[in-house]
Amino acid sequence: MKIGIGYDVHALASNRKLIIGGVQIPYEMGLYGHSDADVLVHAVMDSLLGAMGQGDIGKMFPDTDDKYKDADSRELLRQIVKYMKNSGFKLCNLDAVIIAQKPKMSLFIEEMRKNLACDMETEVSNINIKATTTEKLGFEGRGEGIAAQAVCLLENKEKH
Ligand SMILES: Nc1ccn([C@@H]2O[C@H](COP(=O)(O)O)[C@@H](O)[C@H]2O)c(=O)n1
Ligand SMILES: C[C@@]1(CO)OP(=O)(O)OP(=O)(O)OC[C@H]1O
Repeated sequence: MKIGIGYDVHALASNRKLIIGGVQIPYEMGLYGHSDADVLVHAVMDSLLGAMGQGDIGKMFPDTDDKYKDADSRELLRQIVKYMKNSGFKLCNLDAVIIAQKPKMSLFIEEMRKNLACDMETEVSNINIKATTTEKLGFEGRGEGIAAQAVCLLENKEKH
């Protein structure tokens, strides 16, 4: 078994879409980044790479590469899942938290779980996603950005 942790932050900006867990959330601002800035999917990818001892997404998908400009983060996740399967790893479960003062995430959590389960080729019951405010404290609380954390457990199919 291998455990991995992922953490990511993106700034909120005008004239950007707010895409979290592959869901486009109606809001007056969106997340700024080189890709679609899907902070949750980025944290999930980093947790998978961490569990496999493969560094992080910046190493695998550099933000200096035009290939990833406005990239769909779910497509990047599917590439990591393909690598994971080819390396003999299978996801046991994933737990994640979105840290955002606004907007309310609860209406969109089930769709996010389905998106991640589909991309990670696992059951929805293996994916848990939570959301919390920071009670108006810090950069998330001031509405300057949104953060996400993820922890995953991988099973190595060859070694039990
Ligand atoms: N952006 C958010 C933040 C929180 N929630 C939900 O509200 C609950 C209470 O949040 P607290 O920060 O006050 O603990 C939380 O458990 C989430 O269910 C949300 O949907 N979107
Ligand atoms: C995903 C990548 C690549 O487009 O760009 P960003 O959207 O800026 O995201 P970040 O979380 O900074 O991480 C890695 C990047 O290489």
